[in-house]
Amino acid sequence: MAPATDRYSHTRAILGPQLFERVQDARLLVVGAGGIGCELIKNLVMSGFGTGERGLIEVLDLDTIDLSNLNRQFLFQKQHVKRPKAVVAKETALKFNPHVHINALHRNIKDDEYNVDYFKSFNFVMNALDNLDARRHVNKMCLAANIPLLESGTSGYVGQVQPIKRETTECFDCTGKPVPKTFAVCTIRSTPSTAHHCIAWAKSYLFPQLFGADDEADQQELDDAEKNGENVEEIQELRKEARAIRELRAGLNLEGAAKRVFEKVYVGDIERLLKMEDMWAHRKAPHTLNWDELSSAPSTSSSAPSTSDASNGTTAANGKDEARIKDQRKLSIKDSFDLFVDAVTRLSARFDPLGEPLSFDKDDEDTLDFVVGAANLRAAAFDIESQTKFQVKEYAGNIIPAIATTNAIIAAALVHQALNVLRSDWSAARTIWLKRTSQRIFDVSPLSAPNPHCAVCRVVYVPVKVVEDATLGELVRELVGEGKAIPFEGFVSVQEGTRLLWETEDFEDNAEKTLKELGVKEGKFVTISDDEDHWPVQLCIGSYLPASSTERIVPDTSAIPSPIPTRAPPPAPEADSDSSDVEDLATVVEGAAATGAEAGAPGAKVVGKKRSAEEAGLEGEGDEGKKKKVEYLVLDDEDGDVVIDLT
Ligand SMILES: Nc1ncnc2c1ncn2[C@@H]1O[C@H](COP(=O)(O)OP(=O)(O)OP(=O)(O)O)[C@@H](O)[C@H]1O
Ligand SMILES: [Zn+2]
Repeated sequence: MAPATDRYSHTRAILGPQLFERVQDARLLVVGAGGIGCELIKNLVMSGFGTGERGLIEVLDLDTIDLSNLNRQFLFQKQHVKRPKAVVAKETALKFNPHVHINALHRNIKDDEYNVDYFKSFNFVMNALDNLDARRHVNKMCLAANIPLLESGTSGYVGQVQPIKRETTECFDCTGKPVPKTFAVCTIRSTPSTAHHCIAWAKSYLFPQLFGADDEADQQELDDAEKNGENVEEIQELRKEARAIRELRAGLNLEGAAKRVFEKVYVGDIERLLKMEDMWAHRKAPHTLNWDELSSAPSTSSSAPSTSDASNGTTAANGKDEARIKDQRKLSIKDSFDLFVDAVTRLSARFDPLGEPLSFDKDDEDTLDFVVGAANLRAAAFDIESQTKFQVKEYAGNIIPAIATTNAIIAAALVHQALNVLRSDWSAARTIWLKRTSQRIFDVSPLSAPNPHCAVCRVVYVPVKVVEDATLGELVRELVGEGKAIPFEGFVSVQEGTRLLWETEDFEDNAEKTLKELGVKEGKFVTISDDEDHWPVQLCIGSYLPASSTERIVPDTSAIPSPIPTRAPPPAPEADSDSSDVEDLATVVEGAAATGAEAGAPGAKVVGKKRSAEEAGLEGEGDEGKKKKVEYLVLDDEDGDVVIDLT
């Protein structure tokens, strides 16, 4: 019998010494230390992962601990509130097993420094995330670095684990993700008829316009809306409205900002809407609100802004309870007005037009109060019933109750699949489903092959190291052309995201500019396409070569297949009729996305960005070849927020 001091004797006996050695020496990255992440980290350290000489568990999370996390994120306790999740997860994990090599990063996985070389330094990655955007990013990085990913998600009682490996299995984006909610642009911005429309407007339109990323894509959104047949006259008006909002935004830090915002959105914009008589022929017209009347009306007790709780001398616990009860009180228009004015003042003080934009977070009182106040005032202008703060929080935060047991089961399944990954046994690896509806609660299915039309995993990813002053011209000359690493002949275009950087003969102006000057820094992807049928090549810029390097551009040529594959013919229409499993995956992923990491974290959100439906995960096939026209606008791409259907 193994000595009592050997805490791993059982695990070693079950796994066998060889596999257990791999467990101990595994270098793995856990992204997210929330509900699933905490369970997962506990399982990993208790099973001996990262305890070998070469082993490492790196835990990365952008958030700090919130009181509301404590009911299910058992690595955290009350005294940890406000501390970084990753750091506390590490501290607690070390108490469970002091022999584990564990590193904590309080960072966003989307930061550029987590480039392809960073990902390559791990044997595999485990996702314990709660939003589509970050999941997609990690999926792409793992494909680029060619390392396995274990993807997971839970939503209420359902959950799933999906092992992903480039060329071997479906990737996260091989199947479509469902449309969470769709509203037409005009419904949100001109003709709301429900409280949800008003909340969507306050959260996904007014808030980002005033305090979020200053989004130049707004113009484009409206162009697209016009092209898609929405009311032309109204779109013109919305353009003017957006311009005026930009002016307001510039003066947010000046005296009287709340009044100016109020006068614009609840007086000027409503008056403008009223002039469009056709619009109100068959619907109830809105009415303007009056600043003087509302500001001079006597305040009611429940209207006191939430910040006053902190200073009124109650204990923290009592304050919280009171706040919770208060959150469920019906708000009068005066209450909403006071909340709005106070929230604009608080947010304006935090807002720096040149600094980091603010983003909505249901747990950030200032942003929540703004949405509650602004949405209810809009509701009042359109004679729609107001909502309590609790209701707004639930809707705007897309809250689906998170269940600790579901997280625990999924975290266990993740570790189980990690063993298959360590064995490199992809035939044994399985997608695991925790369901409520099927006959079996636990469903297990073999992994599917990659979708031949998936624009995310079918493109060719090539890690490249460059010196810091490499130019775009050098990159193209060095890598592209007959007999070169990327043997595209004739016409070639080079893009970074949607930005065109180069086109053979037509646009070579950037040739002498350094990649750095062009914003193509480490962590970025450069897409090289030709005018034939080849899948594009995505160059993944890794860590810079040292200045002393004799080589200036070093591609990982082993990542380039020869010949470069061409796109498969478009799928037959009936190929879309999918299996129920695909539907379930999508549902779980969406639900999981909806549980909302809407953390006010830097860079966590892309607010007001126009994205293709495909990018937003709204369609079944990631078929780049089809280049479909944009039919949806995502006003807030995280957590299944508001997607505006332009069709
Ligand atoms: N881009 C990202 N980089 C790093 N961590 C991320 C990123 N996006 C989300 N996360 C983290 O993923 C974790 C997901 O955990 P979970 O689903 O339990 O969410 P939560 O924010 O803890 O809970 P809730 O949203 O219910 O309050 C969160 O801790 C969140 O901070
Ligand atoms: Zn794919």
